[in-house]
Order: sequence, then C-alpha cells, then structure tokens
Amino acid sequence: MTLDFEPFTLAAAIADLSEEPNARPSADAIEFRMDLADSPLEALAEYDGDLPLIVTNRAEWEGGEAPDENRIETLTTAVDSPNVEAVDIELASLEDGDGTELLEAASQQDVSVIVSTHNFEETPPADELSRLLRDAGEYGDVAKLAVTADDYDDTLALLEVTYKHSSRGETVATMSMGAVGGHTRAVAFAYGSAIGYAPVDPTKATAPGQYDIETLRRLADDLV
Ligand SMILES: O=C1C[C@@](O)(C(=O)O)C[C@@H](O)[C@@H]1O
Repeated sequence: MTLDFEPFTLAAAIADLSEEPNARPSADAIEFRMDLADSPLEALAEYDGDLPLIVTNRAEWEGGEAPDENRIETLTTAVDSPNVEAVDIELASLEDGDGTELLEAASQQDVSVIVSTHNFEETPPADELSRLLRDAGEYGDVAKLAVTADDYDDTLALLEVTYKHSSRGETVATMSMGAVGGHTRAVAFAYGSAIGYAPVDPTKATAPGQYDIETLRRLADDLV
C-alpha cells in the first residue's frame, strides 16, 4: 500500500525509529529524518514498527544535516524497503536533475513522492508561493511548502495559497515555521494541507514552531 495522504496524515518526525511505538497512539505515519539519524540504512533494515514510513534525507542547504555526497543515493536505496511508502525530495534537487533516478525508483516501487521547498527566512509573496507549489506538484504527488512567518499577513498568505491549490484538487502540504506561524500547523489542514509534522518528544523538534505529536493530534481532532 502507498500513502496517498487522503485524508489528512499526521506524521511523527523522528530520527530514531525506536520512538515509533510512542508515536502510534497519535500518528498516522512516521517521517524518518535520515539526515539526523546515526546509521539510517541499518535502522531502516531493522524497522519492524506498525506505522508506514516517509523517508527524508534533508540537505544541509535546505535546513537539514545531510551533506550532498550520497544523499540522494541513500534515498534511492531506502525506497526499496517494504516499509517505505513515501519519499521526500527537495524541489531544487529535481530542478537540477539530481533526483531523476530517485523519481524513477519511487515510481517503480509505487512509493509516493513529496516535493519540498523550505524558506527559513521569510514568506515570499503570494505569487511566488503559488509558483513553488505548482512547480513542486509537477514532479511529485504532494507539493510541500514550509515558510517562515513574520506576521499574520504572512500566515494568511500561506493559508490562502493552501486553500487555492487544494481546492483545485492539488495535493499540498503547507506550514508556517517559527513562533508567529506555529498555529498554522493546527489549522492548515482545514484549508486543505494534507500532511502535518510533529516530533514525539517536544525537545526534538525537526523545525521551528512544531507542536508535539500528541498535542497536534488533539488540536486537529478537536477542530474537525
Ligand atoms: O519538511 C518538513 C516540514 C518541517 O520542516 C516542518 O516545518 O514541520 C519538518 C520536517 O521534518 C519535514 O521534513
């Protein structure tokens, strides 16, 4: 089975797969942050949890810790694992052609592709947000946009672009990072965002402004 992010999917973002049992009560899936793990391919081979895996090997130049060497090859190996149902790859890696083989491997294994863009500085203008979602959606199954909000104009722009694209039938995942934007993580799904991310242990956030998974599950469930 492949994750299709329908309905809204809450992913526990973790670097240590032994945390999976603690995620089960709240999460629908695990985002395995391979770039933050010690021996990611070994951990993947040993994984015997219940929750399906999204594998991410976030590049240093996009806020992660994976150096470029072997970064995409590691993901290409990972998609062969039977527990992996989705793979996350940066839009920039597809635009420069580095991720082409990964896309082919994912397609052969029937693994969904999440195409990500992050901006840790700001929220670009609305037409740029739209362009990023459109371009990401051309390569993969889910277009993901994580930006940083300075004020509520920024969070409203993010929610508006989320609604605009999701209501056209596009599968998008969006969030505003940081203190001002944190609340969008609880409400973005109401505007059509298909995936939420949260750590199991609140001290191990994988991005600024995340709730812990138990809190985000409760907030999301209370809203519907
Ligand atoms: O891209 C994302 C979204 C994220 O950056 C967030 O803001 O929740 C968390 C990351 O682990 C994930 O890969």
